[in-house]
Amino acid sequence: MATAKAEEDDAVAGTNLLERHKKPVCLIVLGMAGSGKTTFVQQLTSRLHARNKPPYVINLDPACREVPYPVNIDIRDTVNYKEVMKQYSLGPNGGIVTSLNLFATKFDQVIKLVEKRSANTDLAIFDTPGQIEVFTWSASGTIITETLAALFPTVVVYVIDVVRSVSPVTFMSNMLYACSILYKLRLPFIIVMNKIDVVKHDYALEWMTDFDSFELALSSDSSYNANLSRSLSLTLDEFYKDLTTVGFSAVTGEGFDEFLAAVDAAVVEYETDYCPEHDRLQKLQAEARSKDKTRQKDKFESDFQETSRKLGVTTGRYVSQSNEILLRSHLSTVNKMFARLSSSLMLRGANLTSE
Ligand SMILES: Nc1nc2c(ncn2[C@@H]2O[C@H](COP(=O)(O)OP(=O)(O)OP(=O)(O)O)[C@@H](O)[C@H]2O)c(=O)[nH]1
Repeated sequence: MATAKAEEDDAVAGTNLLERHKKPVCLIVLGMAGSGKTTFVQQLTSRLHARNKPPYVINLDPACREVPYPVNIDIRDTVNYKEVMKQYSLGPNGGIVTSLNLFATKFDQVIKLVEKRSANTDLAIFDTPGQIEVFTWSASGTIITETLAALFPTVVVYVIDVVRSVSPVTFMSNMLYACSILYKLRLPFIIVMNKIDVVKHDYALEWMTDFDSFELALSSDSSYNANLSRSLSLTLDEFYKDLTTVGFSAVTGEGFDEFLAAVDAAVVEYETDYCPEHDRLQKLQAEARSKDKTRQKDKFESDFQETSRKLGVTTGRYVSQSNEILLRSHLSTVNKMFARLSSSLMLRGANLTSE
């Protein structure tokens, strides 16, 4: 497990990346309901304002009653969640998903606004709905995340409530969820262990590095969940190694500097790990698209030749001459003949295009 301290040392070695990066770093704040996402964003925002580095803040939760921080873009200004529920006869979760889907169709405008702020904003913070799966497993959540990650250095911030996670089974289900998001998004990932003003997060760090201590915490529990958590903790060992964890209190602000250092390190990870992988996948996709085009073109040519042969038209001459005008005129002839043939055979939709 990479601790924020070790990464902090790496980050301070050079120029502060948040300072020198041309584009704002996008932080997507995720976490279970009540983990403290909104309070975390509020704390972050007020501290950054105090340092004269106001972030650009976007609220993506259409169902929240109030936003307790200065917000630049609020999904509620674009979509009325209650109206969406009424119009589409949806329940609360369906209403949130549909509102997010509607908002995602306008996301290019959000991108433009964030880009406009590139010169004077280091961080763009996205607060997400408490129903975490609504964002992480929805099409709109994926579109928003992938669009941001393609254009800006993007970091996922996963907020965990350390008070609730003192139960090893709750801790494990939280970590399992974090793991699924990490492997789905493959973006730099920071786990914010929130509410350390109430309970210190040392126990969680110990569980992540020492299987025996986690085993000990589970020893009094012989339920199915406990056995499952035990097995999972062995499996998640690899996942823990890829994680950066920061203890934080969204109420007192403790851990703020450590968090910023972790973001700096995550930006380096974005540039060195995510970007090359993203470019590689883009290249593969472009190659696949180009192969598909060639395959369709070949199929068209072979279908065309086959049809022409059947209709008694010699196509080879035109193809070898590459005479487009001649080819088009004969295509039109073939089309007409084919249409006549189709109608005489009472066939529908047998249309040959010239593309
Ligand atoms: N003591 C303490 N309480 C916190 C901290 N962070 C959040 N809380 C409290 O936890 C509760 C939930 O916080 P929110 O910020 O609303 O949590 P959320 O994740 O945004 O909740 P949803 O919007 O439902 O997803 C509130 O009562 C906060 O005051 C913290 O660091 N310490």
